[in-house]
Amino acid sequence: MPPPIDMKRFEQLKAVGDLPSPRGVAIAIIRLTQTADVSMAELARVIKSDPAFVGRLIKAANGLVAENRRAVVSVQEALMVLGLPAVRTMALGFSLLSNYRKGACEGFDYGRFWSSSLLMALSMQALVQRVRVVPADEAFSLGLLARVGELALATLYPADFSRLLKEAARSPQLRQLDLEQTAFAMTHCELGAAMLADWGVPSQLVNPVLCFERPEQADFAEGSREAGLVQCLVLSRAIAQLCLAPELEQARLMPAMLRLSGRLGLPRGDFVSLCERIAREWGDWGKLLQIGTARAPAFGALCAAEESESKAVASPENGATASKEGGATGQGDEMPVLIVAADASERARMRALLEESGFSVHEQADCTQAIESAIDVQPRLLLIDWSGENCGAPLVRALRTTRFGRALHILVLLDADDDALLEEAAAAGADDFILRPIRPAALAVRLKAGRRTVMLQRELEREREELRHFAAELSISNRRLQEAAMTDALTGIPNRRFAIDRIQMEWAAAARHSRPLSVMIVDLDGFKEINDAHGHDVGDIALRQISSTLRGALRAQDVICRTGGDEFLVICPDTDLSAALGCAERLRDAAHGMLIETGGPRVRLTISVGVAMREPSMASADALIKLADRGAFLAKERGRNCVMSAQVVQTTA
Ligand SMILES: Nc1nc2c(ncn2[C@@H]2O[C@H](COP(=O)(O)OP(=O)(O)OP(=O)(O)O)[C@@H](O)[C@H]2O)c(=O)[nH]1
Repeated sequence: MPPPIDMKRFEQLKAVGDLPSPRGVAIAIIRLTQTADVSMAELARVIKSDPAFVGRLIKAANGLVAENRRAVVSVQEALMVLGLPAVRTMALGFSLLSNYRKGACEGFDYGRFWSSSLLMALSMQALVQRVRVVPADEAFSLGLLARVGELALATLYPADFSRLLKEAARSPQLRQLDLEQTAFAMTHCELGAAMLADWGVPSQLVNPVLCFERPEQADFAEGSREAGLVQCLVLSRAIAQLCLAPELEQARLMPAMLRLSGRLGLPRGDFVSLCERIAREWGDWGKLLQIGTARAPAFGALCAAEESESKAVASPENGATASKEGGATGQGDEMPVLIVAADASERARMRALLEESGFSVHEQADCTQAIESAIDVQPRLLLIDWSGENCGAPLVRALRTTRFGRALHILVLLDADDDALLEEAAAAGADDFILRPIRPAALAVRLKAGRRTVMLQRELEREREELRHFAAELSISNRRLQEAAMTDALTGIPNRRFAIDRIQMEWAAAARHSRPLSVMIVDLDGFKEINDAHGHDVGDIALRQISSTLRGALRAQDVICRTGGDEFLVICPDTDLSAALGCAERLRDAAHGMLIETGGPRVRLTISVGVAMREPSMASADALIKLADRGAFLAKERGRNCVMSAQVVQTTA
């Protein structure tokens, strides 16, 4: 993992007061959400003093509520759906957005930055709903702030950062992060991560932000939450880049984006609809936040074009070309080679020798221009004169930082056996050398060795690609298996296993934040009679329909699981006993009023519900469930079709 920023330096930057920071109401919201005993009413009162934030918060909450549910319309409801950590980072993100729409850094496109950050926020929210590495609400804010370090560099060093961005745009082979390291002795990733940590964002979220723009340096354990977050951030960035790219450029970006989504185990069709939804929401949010957006890319068409392209590459008609290029040493192999030498007659001699060996030859006299030719040609072999004035070391070093340059076989041409020059070439990244005057036989041997290395490397690449593909497929089937293991096959709602995991999670969160937690046991009344009277199949249909009715009658944050034959557990986070009793009554009413269509007889069902709320004295989640069970027993005893609790509702005077 890249090292974090030097904290002494960060404190100095903070002390100067130029780092982007939240203002106004956002500060009050952030402070309040950090207080352990903040009441929702107090927080809602502060939030309401900023109408713009109210709108954004409600919109964010509705993004998390399933489409078939009632929309969130009040601040209180939004707070319940989002939870305090998400509200805090959202206040932060939106406050920065309002106050840093413009700035002094001329080369930094503030509008594009926020548009891209918004895309990352929406992509992160959508992706984690599939991959479930963190709650979707936290992911939104993380996406919004993932590149805040760039805004900070633009604010701290407007002139220098502007120059740096221009240089990076002129020479794409020079990575912006390297330029930042040279110019400021830190990168925007390091600075952004330090800012997030300073704002109280937990390290499990900050560390992925530190790494995602150099994912190859991330060393999180395979399958860990951080590793998953890095992948989601990388893909979100790719989605943002594609949405903001000119139309002609989009097709070029599509294959890489599809590969990334494959690695996350997202089937192509799903991923395309996910991107379409993100682009739609981007437009809506753009209007709300007054951020410029572009026309949504035609994701479906881009994906189809990519598919037909990859089929064409793999088709047998093209196999001949592929195997020709893939042949070990055969004459006529069109492997591209780039010659870089100042002397025209020498270049011509080398060209003749190389063409004789069947290479496709490109040449360049000047080292500084050779980098552009190399990017165009993407040679497999480079033959470079190491003796002229314009030494090859910077070129070779720059090439080695690129993906294709790392696989390049580099052969240097020297005047004489000069150890110092040889060492310099090797240190820069050369693979082999040949002395002047060039002897055709010696060059042929060198080329043969070079070609062999290139071929082996290609085979390795192919194998690696196959492995990656295999790993992606495996992760898809693992995810499906995992989902299947947690889902009740008859009703499609979460099963007992899921319920056990989830209640433990909610129990821990409620204990940590001293927040209320209630559960309900829902038991169907006289279900055996339905089975006995109409048969098991009718019983199954009734079970499916009642599950769906109960699920539809719950709030977005409540979870219903089938824990037994005709028994369900409902988990209600952030809910006290009196609210849970109200909720249970709503369920009872929904079941009672329902006429179940079975294709044969119409059936009516009622439910008995037991409700319990967590108390600090309870030892574990089991005790809570037992108490709800006791309530269900009391409801049955009382004659069924009613709601009971073994606890007493505390009323405040
Ligand atoms: N059709 C169907 N029936 C099931 C399934 N799982 C359990 N059952 C039946 O559900 C019934 C539950 O019966 P009981 O526990 O006596 O409950 P009840 O008839 O609802 O009676 P009370 O709870 O006392 O009101 C049994 O007949 C089970 O065979 C299932 O997946 N499908």
